[in-house]
Amino acid sequence: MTSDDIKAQLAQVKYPGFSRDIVSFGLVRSAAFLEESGTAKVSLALTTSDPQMPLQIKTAVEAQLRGLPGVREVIVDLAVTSVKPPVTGGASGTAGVGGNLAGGAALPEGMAHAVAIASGKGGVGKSTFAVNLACAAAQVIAASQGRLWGRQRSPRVGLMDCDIYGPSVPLMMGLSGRPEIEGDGAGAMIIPMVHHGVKVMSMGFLVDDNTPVIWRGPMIMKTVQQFIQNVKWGELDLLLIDLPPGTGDAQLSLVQTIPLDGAILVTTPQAAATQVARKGGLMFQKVNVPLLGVAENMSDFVDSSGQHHALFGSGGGAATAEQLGTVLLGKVPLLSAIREGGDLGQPIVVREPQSETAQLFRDMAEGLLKGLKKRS
Ligand SMILES: Nc1ncnc2c1ncn2[C@@H]1O[C@H](COP(=O)(O)OP(=O)(O)OP(=O)(O)O)[C@@H](O)[C@H]1O
Repeated sequence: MTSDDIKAQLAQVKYPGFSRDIVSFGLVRSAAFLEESGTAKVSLALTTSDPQMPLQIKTAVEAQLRGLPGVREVIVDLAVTSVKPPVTGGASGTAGVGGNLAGGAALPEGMAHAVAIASGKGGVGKSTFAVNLACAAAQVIAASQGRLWGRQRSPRVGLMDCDIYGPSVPLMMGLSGRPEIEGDGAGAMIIPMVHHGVKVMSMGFLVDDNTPVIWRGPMIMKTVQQFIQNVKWGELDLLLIDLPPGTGDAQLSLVQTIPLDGAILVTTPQAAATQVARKGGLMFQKVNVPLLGVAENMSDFVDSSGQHHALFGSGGGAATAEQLGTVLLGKVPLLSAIREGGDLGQPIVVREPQSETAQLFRDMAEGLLKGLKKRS
């Protein structure tokens, strides 16, 4: 029996209510086997709102390790951070199973709501969607204040790009360079960059393309915590968070770190994307983050004569929403103007504010802002 054997055994212990184990959930801080005394020593850290959860996990760990050859004693040290359950409700505020992992800390003062933009598959246009929704929300808020679109004195919408592997938000928002830092030492705050009426923070401002990907993985939790706590967001009506694509550990960890009001899933209509999107939806439901809706991207290709072509099939977004018990927020067409806008740092919502697509994004943003306000 070795410390590695103990760790391998812990990987057999499922998080209650989940098919995933406590090691891949990131609960295990250390695991050791002291040969002389036959002691298996395990240190766990857990964030939960369910008072039953710590005991359930401790019991499961003890049961797994006790009786193993050479193990005479099992010591489980469990650090528990209790959190209040998030406000559920919305389109599909399911109760979830196995206790709430979401919401490791409160939102910073002045930040009203945080919503994640997620996708199961990569390349479905999640960042494009997040960027346009953020700009649209800024326009809606500016209009409600009687100002011209994007001409807010102080932006009330933030966009946080957590896609550490391929941060594309800076390019799409027309931003480059490094953000300024205010203060120094532990109290130093990063000043988000501002463009198109949106405050933006991205890993892309901090790492260059040469940073090895292997270094980025472990940075993700820490970075995200810092992006919430050490960035001077100021007063915000809405922070949109562009998650990395997928439904793996990184996404799950992020979802636990941020007290989200909800999540929006972006998918293309084809089956390959919707199947993975559904997995993502279930992940959010399991950790009690309400799904606020599904957005279908690249729905129809509209040719120069105005004809619609369903290049990626049709109906996938609506079917995904129905299966997850949530709503279809909208169908964004496949348009070269959307891609061009992204490449030029001028999202279509900003570049062609009178277009149907810009209006669609404003409608979605308005619905989101109203829905969040109602629930708070
Ligand atoms: N509706 C659309 N019409 C035309 N092009 C689009 C549309 N949506 C996204 N694109 C283009 O598709 C490409 C991928 O989009 P994007 O980077 O937003 O995807 P993503 O899901 O965020 O990808 P990642 O896997 O990096 O997270 C980009 O070149 C973008 O400009």
